[in-house]
Amino acid sequence: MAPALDVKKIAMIGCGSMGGGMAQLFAEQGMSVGLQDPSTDAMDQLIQRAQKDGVPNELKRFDDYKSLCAWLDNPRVFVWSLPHGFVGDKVLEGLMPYLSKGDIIIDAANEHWENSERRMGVCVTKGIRYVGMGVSGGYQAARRGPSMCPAADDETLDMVLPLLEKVAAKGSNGKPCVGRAGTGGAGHYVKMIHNGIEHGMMSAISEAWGIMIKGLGMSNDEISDEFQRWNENGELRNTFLVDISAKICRTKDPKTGERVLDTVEDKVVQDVTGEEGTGVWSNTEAVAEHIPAPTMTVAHYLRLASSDLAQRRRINKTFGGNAPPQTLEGVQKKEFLESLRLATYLGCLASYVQGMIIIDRADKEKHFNINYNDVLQIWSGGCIIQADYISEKLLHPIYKDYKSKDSINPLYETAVADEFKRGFSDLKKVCLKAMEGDHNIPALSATLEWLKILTSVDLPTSFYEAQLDYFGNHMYDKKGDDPSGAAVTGKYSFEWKPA
Ligand SMILES: NC(=O)C1=CN([C@@H]2O[C@H](COP(=O)(O)OP(=O)(O)OC[C@H]3O[C@@H](n4cnc5c(N)ncnc54)[C@H](OP(=O)(O)O)[C@@H]3O)[C@@H](O)[C@H]2O)C=CC1
Ligand SMILES: O=C(CO)[C@H](O)[C@H](O)COP(=O)(O)O
Repeated sequence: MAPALDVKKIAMIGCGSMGGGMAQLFAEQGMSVGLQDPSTDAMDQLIQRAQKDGVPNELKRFDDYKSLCAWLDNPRVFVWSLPHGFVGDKVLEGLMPYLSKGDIIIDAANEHWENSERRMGVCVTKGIRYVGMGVSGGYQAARRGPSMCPAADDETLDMVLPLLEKVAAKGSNGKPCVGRAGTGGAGHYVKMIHNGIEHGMMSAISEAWGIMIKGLGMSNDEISDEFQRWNENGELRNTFLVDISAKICRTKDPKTGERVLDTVEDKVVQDVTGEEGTGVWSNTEAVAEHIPAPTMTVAHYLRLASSDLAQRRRINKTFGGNAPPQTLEGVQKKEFLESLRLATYLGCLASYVQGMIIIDRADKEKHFNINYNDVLQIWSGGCIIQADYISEKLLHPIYKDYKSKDSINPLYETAVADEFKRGFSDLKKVCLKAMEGDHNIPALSATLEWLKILTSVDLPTSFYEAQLDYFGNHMYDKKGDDPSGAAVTGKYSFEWKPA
């Protein structure tokens, strides 16, 4: 094992919400932190904030790479917290003339995994170690302990992990939420899928909120209590997004006394502004890897459709209005809320399972050497998709004895199948009632369809396949003639109509 890094100085490049918090964390762990950001104000404010917080070590502003690199000891360690894409490339280009063999870059952006592999390639030729590392937990966690998902060669990880462990969140087992995600672009890949899962979970929970507020006529205080109950016990216990949902429902602006949620417009825009890429990328990856991941995909479509309020207004007008969500008729509230809790849980579980299947396929194709135990440990605290029951009770036992050549599909596991079987009728009941009342349930209904499709051995796609053969001579398999069931082109064609 390569010796752990023992550095007294570290550089933070990009001092926004995330970088600012992490810079203070490193400074609390005995390091002086050199700051670099285009905004001198951002750096000065960060230095003042650290002084106010009593951060014991120095945060020092640098206005150019040359002086920053001269100040750092060897090997130099840089943590990047930058917007994805072009910015990282420019920073690497700017730093390169001042770097030496053995220097380390930890790219903590939500970067595309291919960019991270490309930069790794550039760095390796100069003997520079590049770690592609997804970070999760938002700005609060960046300040108090994020969940971090680094990938690199073993030697580089041996060196950086002890440093990262010092600042990482702790899971409920007390261990740091950081580990060896894999090699190459695995760190950013896994973080990208983390965000895809996050989208599915957020949509399922938001849909449940919509049903409670408009379908059951509950107040936000009541909904807050309900989310809190979900977060305390059962399958959604200690689920970060459920926990913050309880808080969001209740929070009032101390200045105006207004409930903040009441003032929030129904537009999710960051996927269309390009501010974040992970939502688009994770869905693109799902399709490219031929993995049906409809819970996360429709969650993304809901975001996209929501983002353009001007378009929705215009279409609404063209259509002469729409049927707004109505009160759910004939439901027994307590019993229905229990079904809603289970339906939401299945939406979250489906998001996880779909994400794990994509990672598994990518791992085999892109040779990421994913370490699933470490990935689940990374997700066990400090991150947005933290969900104790799903990760600890269901997934950890499945991946515990994982060997690198194994391919694991959680849907082949009885423990996971039992969960979906147990909640299926509740999910169906919620979807039926919500549909009847014109509620928006993309992630919940997509989860239901996904389950129905993947558990079926008699789909209407025999008709679909016949259509394809009719017009395109695309071939089909005959019933009972394909014992393997593998996804390969069929052996038969029929001349449905001569040309
Ligand atoms: N916010 C969150 O909840 C999370 C964000 N992330 C990821 O972390 C990264 C940072 O996010 P976040 O902190 O929210 O974003 P911010 O926009 O708050 O921070 C990014 C910082 O990088 C600075 N920057 C831009 N160009 C350069 C450059 N050439 N050199 C140095 N600094 C530069 C920006 O300066 P300026 O504003 O002046 O352009 C800004 O201060 C992103 O990749 C994001 O996707 C990951 C997990 C959670
Ligand atoms: O990476 C994150 C959390 O994990 C960031 O909070 C990110 O900004 C969330 O954006 P999106 O919901 O579009 O992925």
